[in-house]
Amino acid sequence: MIVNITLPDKTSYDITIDRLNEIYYDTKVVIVTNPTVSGFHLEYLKQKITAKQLSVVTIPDGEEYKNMQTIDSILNHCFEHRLDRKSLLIAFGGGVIGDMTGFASSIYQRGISFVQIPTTLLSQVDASVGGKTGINNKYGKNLIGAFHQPKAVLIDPFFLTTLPKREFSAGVAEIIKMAVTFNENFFTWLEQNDLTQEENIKIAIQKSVQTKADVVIKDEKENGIRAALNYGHTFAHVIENETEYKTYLHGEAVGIGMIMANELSVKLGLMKENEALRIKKLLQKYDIPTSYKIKDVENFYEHFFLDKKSLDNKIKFILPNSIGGCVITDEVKKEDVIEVLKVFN
Ligand SMILES: NC(=O)c1ccc[n+]([C@@H]2O[C@H](COP(=O)([O-])OP(=O)(O)OC[C@H]3O[C@@H](n4cnc5c(N)ncnc54)[C@H](O)[C@@H]3O)[C@@H](O)[C@H]2O)c1
Ligand SMILES: O=C(O)C(=O)C[C@@H](O)[C@H](O)[C@H](O)COP(=O)(O)O
Ligand SMILES: [Zn+2]
Repeated sequence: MIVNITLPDKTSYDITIDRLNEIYYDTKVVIVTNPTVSGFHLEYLKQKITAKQLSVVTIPDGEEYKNMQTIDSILNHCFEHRLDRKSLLIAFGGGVIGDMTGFASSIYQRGISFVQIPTTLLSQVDASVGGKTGINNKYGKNLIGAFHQPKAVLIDPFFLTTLPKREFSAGVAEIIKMAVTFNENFFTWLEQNDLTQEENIKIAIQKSVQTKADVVIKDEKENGIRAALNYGHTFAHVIENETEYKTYLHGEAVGIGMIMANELSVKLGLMKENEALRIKKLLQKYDIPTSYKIKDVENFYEHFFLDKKSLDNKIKFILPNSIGGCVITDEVKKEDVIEVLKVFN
């Protein structure tokens, strides 16, 4: 299956969901990966690629390395291998590798191309699509970055065969996010099917990629509808930052964040309680965490203001108003948010 993204500025690329084919590049190419992914799959990838010059830069594995220092090491590798403006980076790994490779390629010599070859479920269904790239710093998650679209996205579900169960579930959280915000039929299908079955996960990848692509085409830079892809993330990013990226995987934090957003939505009368319960049940089916203990409610609330969706000192929340729809609002009163945060206290 091929999904195409063409943007108003004519930027266009295909997302191919299939076994990897032979690829020929008439340029210098650097594969960016980490020891885990390279241990499992690098030889396989190298056999598929022919390039003018092929080298590999291996960066440490983990969200805690998604920072400027690692970007610097990727850029240094590019300079040492004399990459020019026609050269290409390949992101070979999960969302962390994808976000960092994309960001490095957006600033190397003011911007070169990159290709996404995502190897986690989360990066196949979400992170590799849409051109959000970036890194974390002490103030929070993804606060430094650029919109930089890949030249191509090659999704080969075969890579998932080595993925640990916990990482698989983290990817399922983003699939559920996509269904809750945009597609009720997809949500019902998720309730009725088991994603650990090979055929089903392929369908879920296709549906998620198509859903995300449709949104990115309409609103690449998140001026409107794209913010809905951030459902659960306003809370998740605070959780990830406050636990120093060590306790929860991104998808797990998103799972908890969705529960928090739902609680707020139900409190404001936007969503029915039984719909919130259906979402919780689906998350729990894949052992995605749904609870969290907030130590300091005021501090948690203050952290929202660093969110990139926050404009003019107003926090923006993505609140489902049904399964398959949501509202994007910056008009929620502080006391309502605090009351909801206290439920998790
Ligand atoms: N740009 C976006 O639109 C977007 C969307 C969603 C998430 N993200 C970002 O993506 C990151 C999370 O991505 P992730 O969940 O893929 O985490 P990750 O990149 O940390 O990968 C998870 C773990 O799986 C390992 N791994 C990767 N592929 C494997 C394979 N095939 N077999 C075995 N192990 C494998 C990795 O080495 C890592 O240890 C976060 O930083 C998040 O902010 C970005
Ligand atoms: O692509 C998007 O848009 C998303 O919001 C996808 C999210 O799953 C992803 O985690 C994204 O990186 C969060 O975006 P951010 O702008 O809040 O950093
Ligand atoms: Zn996410």
